[in-house]
Amino acid sequence: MKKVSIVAIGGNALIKDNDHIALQDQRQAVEATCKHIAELVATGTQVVVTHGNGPQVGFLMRRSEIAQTELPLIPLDILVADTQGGIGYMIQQCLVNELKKRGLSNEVVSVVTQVEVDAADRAFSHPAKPIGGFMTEEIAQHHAKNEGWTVFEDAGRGWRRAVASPEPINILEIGVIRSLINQGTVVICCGGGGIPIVNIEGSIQGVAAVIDKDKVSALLARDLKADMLVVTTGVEKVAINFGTPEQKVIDTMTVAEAEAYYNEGHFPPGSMGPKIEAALDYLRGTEGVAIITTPEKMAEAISGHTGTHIVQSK
Ligand SMILES: Nc1ncnc2c1ncn2[C@@H]1O[C@H](COP(=O)(O)OP(=O)(O)O)[C@@H](O)[C@H]1O
Ligand SMILES: NC(=O)OP(=O)(O)O
Repeated sequence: MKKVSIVAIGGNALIKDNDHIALQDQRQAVEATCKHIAELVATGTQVVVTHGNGPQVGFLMRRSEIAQTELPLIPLDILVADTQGGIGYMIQQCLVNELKKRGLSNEVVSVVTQVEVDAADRAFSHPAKPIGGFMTEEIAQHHAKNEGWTVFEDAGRGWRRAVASPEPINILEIGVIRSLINQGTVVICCGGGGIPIVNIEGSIQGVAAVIDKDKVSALLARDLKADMLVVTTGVEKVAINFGTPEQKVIDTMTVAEAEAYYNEGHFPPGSMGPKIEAALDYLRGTEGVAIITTPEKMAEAISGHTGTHIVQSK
């Protein structure tokens, strides 16, 4: 039986900074990431790819707002679906090219994925998911005052807009994702955290939110009983006292150690916090290993040479 690995690609790993937001920059980042994913597929691992959309969905939302004197605003659930299509397409194409270079002919497909959330989730009244690019405090406060944006300082990296990010409860397309995996297809799913939907008396409908892709990746990893959850992001290793002179990177930590660091506040909400929560959530439900590293270091990390490994016990 093949090992199943969920590989989560961070939205910020696809757009490195405010100076690299052009689509050709994203394409280059996706091409680079797909080389590493293809290497993993070449080892015989059954890979399932999830991806973020924080920067991209924010940019789409802004485009829609800027164009609203001419065209109707696009609801946020549709914008998330748009990012699933756009980013999924790009990953799908680059991955097929990289697999071909390695003599592999696996089919690759992006699944438009809906994820159920609770309409009463308190996240709807406490927007906390950063989207779009980074701004100065002055610009952020200007948008907050004039357009009612919720803005906040994101892990010392600048100011960002925030939207609601409810907890993922149920992946609607899990059955078809499982079937595709069983036939050897490389599946890209749960993009941008999945399209948030609520179930109102048996009828499903989209809601305005962006689900955290790390949280949904953990749910997916549990549902699929995956052997490994690899969360790729902008740092090779997780650190305690991040961004301070006392910063210390972590090679391996147990679930108990990660919980203790989390409770001490080492992993901020909206950045490293959700990744640690996702790793813990996955490891509480399954025997496996969660790895956090950059896309470039993925193979090295999986072979145990770098990255931060979160395990049940050492
Ligand atoms: N304790 C920490 N250890 C390492 N990185 C941290 C830590 N706290 C915050 N970060 C920052 O969080 C970033 C990951 O969050 P983010 O960029 O929002 O994720 P994503 O790659 O999914 O878009 C890292 O690149 C790093 O800059
Ligand atoms: N939806 C989501 O979690 O996106 P990022 O990974 O880009 O924040």
